[in-house]
Amino acid sequence: MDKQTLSFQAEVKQILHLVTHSLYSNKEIFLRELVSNASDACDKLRFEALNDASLYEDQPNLEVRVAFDKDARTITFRDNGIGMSAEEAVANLGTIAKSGTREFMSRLEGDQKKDAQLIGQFGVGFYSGFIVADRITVETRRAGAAADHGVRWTSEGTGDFQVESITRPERGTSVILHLREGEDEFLNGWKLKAIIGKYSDHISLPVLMQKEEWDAEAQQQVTKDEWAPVNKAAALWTRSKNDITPEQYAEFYKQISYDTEAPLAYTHNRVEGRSEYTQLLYVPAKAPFDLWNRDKRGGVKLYVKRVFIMDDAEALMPVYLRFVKGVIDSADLPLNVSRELLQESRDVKAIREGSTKRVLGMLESLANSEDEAERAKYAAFWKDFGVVLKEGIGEDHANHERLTKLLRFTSTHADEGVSLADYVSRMKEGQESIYVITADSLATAKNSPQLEIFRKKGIEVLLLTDRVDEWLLSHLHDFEGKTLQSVAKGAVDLGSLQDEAEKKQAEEAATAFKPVLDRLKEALKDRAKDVRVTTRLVDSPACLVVEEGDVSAHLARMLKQAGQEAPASRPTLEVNAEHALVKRLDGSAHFDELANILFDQALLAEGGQLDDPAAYVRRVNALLTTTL
Ligand SMILES: Nc1ncnc2c1ncn2[C@@H]1O[C@H](COP(=O)(O)OP(=O)(O)OP(=O)(O)O)[C@@H](O)[C@H]1O
Repeated sequence: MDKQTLSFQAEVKQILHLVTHSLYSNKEIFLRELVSNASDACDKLRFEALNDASLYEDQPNLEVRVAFDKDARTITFRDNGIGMSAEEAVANLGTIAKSGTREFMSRLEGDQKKDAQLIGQFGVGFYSGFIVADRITVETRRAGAAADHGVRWTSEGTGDFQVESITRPERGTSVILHLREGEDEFLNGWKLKAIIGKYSDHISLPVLMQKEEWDAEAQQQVTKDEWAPVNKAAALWTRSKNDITPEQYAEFYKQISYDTEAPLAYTHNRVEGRSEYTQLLYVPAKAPFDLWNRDKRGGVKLYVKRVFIMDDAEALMPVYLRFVKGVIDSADLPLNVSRELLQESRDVKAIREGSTKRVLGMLESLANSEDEAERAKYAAFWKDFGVVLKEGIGEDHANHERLTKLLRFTSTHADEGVSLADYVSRMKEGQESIYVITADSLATAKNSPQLEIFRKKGIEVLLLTDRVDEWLLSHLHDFEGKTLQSVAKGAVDLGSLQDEAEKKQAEEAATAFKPVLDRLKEALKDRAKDVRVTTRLVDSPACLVVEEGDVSAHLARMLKQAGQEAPASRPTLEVNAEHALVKRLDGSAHFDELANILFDQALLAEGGQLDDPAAYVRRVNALLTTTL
């Protein structure tokens, strides 16, 4: 192939621009990215060679070598891994195949600090070389291809790149960075060893650098022709817990997750018994930008007997734990296991169940810790990941009880962090249910007329405002024998929380109010299923409730917003017979207008929308002008 000049895909150009502008403050990451690519290339070779040992050619020992040249001002990363064909080099180093790139791009805001964090999550990989290099040369030859099928790829990291054929006897890839002016600090063996050692300690193959010696005569370090490993070359998870420092655990996490922050918690275990595997699982400190996306693959890598098999093996974790990152290394699975096979394997099922329990255990120990700092970590976790954990309530029946204990809510008594156990411990004498209300926002929930009687009596109500909460409630019916009861459904029955005098008073009021009630029912017969007198209201004249078993008004609104059909059910209007406005109904010349205003106001107060807002305004104005 003659030399060709090709253009980078638009997204790559954008990334290149960001890499050089936003990541400069953390520039040493290029070492991590390029060593990790080299190690991945060796893993890929090992995997392909399972079916074709000839791919090893005459070099069965996989390794990565890093060298620098002070005079030429270059750093070279050489691996004897899988290598690339010309087509692969063009595709892999000129485009970004990953799904989600557009999504990622659309989230960039032009704020360097935030964007750098996002890029960190996304992983810039190869392109990070351009932080310190103004030209990169890649020379590569795919394993199994003839020597004259080598490729040279070069680019200055702006608009385009060149590719041409070369002869390359050795298999694998060399990435040569031609350093920018001012980046000479990296032409230092001691410095490179320190950084690469830190980033590559967990890598399972040797990362080698040339030895150096002090030459007293020349008064400088001289490079010798002897290569020595700078890492331990033992996959981190295979090492004993006692030999791993928290910093090494954190470093490994950053490497596999692209997170710039240390993880919130981790668990590392060797499981023996029916199924044998090692798990090293992490909970991130912050939610990734696409956490909400249920199609997002998980973050757990699968290894079989230390051979890398696949990234994001979603069968290893339930969907609601998709934020967990880490590694599972199985001793039982066949090396040629496919994604489809994983779905059906009994060993995988055992691994998934075991790993789920470990993650829940890790969360429980934070949530129930004696140490306040640990509990604060759980609170932080809940803030970011609570919405996703809630999905587990409906999905993971085996761990239902453990999950319910991990739930945290806002309530009328506390702004955050209320567990169901906290709620139960604060229940009033005679209280049988756990009261909840759902709404689109905290303000709507807090000010909801339905809460008035609960507030007056000091009874706690959980305020549920996440989009998944309606769904959560449909799977969470009770806790420790106490039913969850929506205060916006059915007639409130405060049961023994109401004293005899109150009940009697309510009955008398209802009897006295009966004629008005009948007229109200008639006036609102097209809008309300029923109208009744209630004692739940204190300051408001009326509120709407749905019957037990009907779809709540809040859920109906959410369905409508999502373009789905909500089952049409008319609400019941409950009126406060003690309220001045309601009292005015009796004998009013504007009975029908007032009745409709009561209904409309009740709808507005719970965050609903009027079908005919103009009619409401007209009615109110008409009344204001006649009575004022
Ligand atoms: N040393 C290498 N040997 C063989 N292929 C390589 C090498 N370095 C990069 N590649 C190829 O180029 C692709 C792009 O690399 P890049 O580092 O940008 O992304 P990635 O490694 O796929 O993703 P990430 O870095 O986010 O894990 C890789 O997927 C791989 O196919």
